[in-house]
Amino acid sequence: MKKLESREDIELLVNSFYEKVVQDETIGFFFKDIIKVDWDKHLPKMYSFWETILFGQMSYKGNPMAVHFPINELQAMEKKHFDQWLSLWKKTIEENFFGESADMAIYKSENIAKLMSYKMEMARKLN
Ligand code: HEM
Repeated sequence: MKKLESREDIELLVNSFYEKVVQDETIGFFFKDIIKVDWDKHLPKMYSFWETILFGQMSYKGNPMAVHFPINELQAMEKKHFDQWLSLWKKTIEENFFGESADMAIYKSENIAKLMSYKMEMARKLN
């Protein structure tokens, strides 16, 4: 167990998280079947995303919400999927890290997932 405090820590966290995600029965198929994720591109984006959120590095320049709308059109992203995403994220953090940034990574993910879940549900209703 250590503090979450560097880009290297984030890389370990994100890599371990997606190892769980791809094997997961509830959400793995989004990343393997619905979208054939190019991991060489996706993983560095996620390192930067979390580095920006947690350490204010501003290395991520993108729109995380926008990316999920087309996925939601191919396969509804529902509350049960977000709950599972959050559960795996929390588990991966708690297995490896402690401290303020680790807590913040959980807190921020809960807020973003809640907003994302709501936006995806709204988008389905308006379609
Ligand atoms: C059920 C939940 C979720 C699923 C199935 C999902 C799935 C995906 C997929 C398939 C991609 C695209 C990868 C690609 O095009 O190569 C992606 C990108 C991304 N996701 Fe998610 N996601 C979920 C929840 C979240 C949450 C809660 C967050 C933030 C806390 C998040 C942050 C991102 C970011 C930052 C990107 C990259 C955006 C970019 O290209 O700039 N996702 N997600």
